[in-house]
Amino acid sequence: MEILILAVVIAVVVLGTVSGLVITGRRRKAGPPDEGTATRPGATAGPTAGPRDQESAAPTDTATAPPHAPGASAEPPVVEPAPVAEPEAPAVETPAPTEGRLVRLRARLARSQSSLGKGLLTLLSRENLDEETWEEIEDTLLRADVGVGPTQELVERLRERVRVLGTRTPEDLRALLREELLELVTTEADRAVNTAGGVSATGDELPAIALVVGVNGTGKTTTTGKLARVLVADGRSVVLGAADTFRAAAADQLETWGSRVGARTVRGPEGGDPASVAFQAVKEGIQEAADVVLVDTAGRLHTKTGLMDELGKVKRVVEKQAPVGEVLLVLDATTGQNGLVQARVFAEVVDVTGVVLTKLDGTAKGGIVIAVQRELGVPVKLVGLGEGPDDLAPFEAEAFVDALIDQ
Ligand SMILES: Nc1nc2c(ncn2[C@@H]2O[C@H](COP(=O)(O)OP(=O)(O)OP(=O)(O)O)[C@@H](O)[C@H]2O)c(=O)[nH]1
Repeated sequence: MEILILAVVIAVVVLGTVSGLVITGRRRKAGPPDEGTATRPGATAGPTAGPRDQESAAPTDTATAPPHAPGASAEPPVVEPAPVAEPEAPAVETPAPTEGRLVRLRARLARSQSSLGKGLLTLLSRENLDEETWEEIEDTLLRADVGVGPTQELVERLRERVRVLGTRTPEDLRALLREELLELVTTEADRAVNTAGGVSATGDELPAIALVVGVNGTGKTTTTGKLARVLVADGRSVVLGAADTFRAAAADQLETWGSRVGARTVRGPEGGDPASVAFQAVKEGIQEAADVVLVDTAGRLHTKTGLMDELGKVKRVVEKQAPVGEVLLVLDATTGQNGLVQARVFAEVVDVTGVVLTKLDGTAKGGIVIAVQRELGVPVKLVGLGEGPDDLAPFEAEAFVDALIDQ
């Protein structure tokens, strides 16, 4: 009996052990809960299988998918990259080269000068060059803003040369007029914007400093911005000083121009002291070893004394740190003789070293170039030929005269 009880106990123990093994084995086969997800064929198979949502949405993939080979789950999933927002294109632009801009814009310039070159050639081609015709030639020059003095000189020289010339072919006349206009515009002047920096008392290199002056509305801020582009295109680093604190938008306008070519703008509080902005701009230009600091100034012609005080102070303050190598006077070419009056006032206030004639693309007469140079005794260095960013051209006497007479 005892043996029977012992046998039953052993049998129960053996049965219990065996069933425990079976249950454990079953559990093992079920595996970790996430294993199935990791090896789900649809997750990695199709080339278009996308992120999670496509895993369950493509049961047929399972059928077409390659068998799930050992280690396959280690391969990187072939999925289309999710569309990523394009990084913003850099705002910095590459300005067009400055060489030959005047030639490129010749057609535009020629359109605006329709009365001068063509008119003169027509008159000079007349069979009989009588007194009346010479008067008409004189009037044509005066109407084109050449100014009284230069007009008389030109007429005198033309009369003399035509007399000596004898017969006049259109080619002769054209060549003669070209030579005489060139003489008036002058090919001798140094028209390069001075970008030679100075040297400090301690022997450190200093940036070139250029002040841009002129009456508001002539295109001063625009010109400062365009000039920054020209300088950057020529490989120079530029810091801009928004010292026109009078018009709130002027600093924003300048900053926009500068940011397009990677030139930083130093600005002050609206209505603040222009001289302190100019000072700060030059200081920062020196600190960051910029090649050029361009300072846009306010040009309120409220009173001459006010203007003199303000511009004089800007210049003095700047010169405590670095010499001002260039004072560019911006004149609106369409204002003709009024432009000359402004030019006179500014020339009394600061030593103007170069003139920028803007809006030559408009109704301006080309003669203003001659008149203003004669009036101030300083060369036209740049001309504005439109509102586009690269519509500021280094002035070239020959290209300009050709544009006047090649129509
Ligand atoms: N057609 C033409 N327009 C120009 C030229 N240069 C400037 N302008 C335009 O003239 C207007 C006045 O230019 P601004 O640069 O704001 O004039 P500003 O003298 O600086 O005036 P403030 O900023 O008030 O000092 C703008 O609409 C310019 O786009 C040019 O060469 N041709």
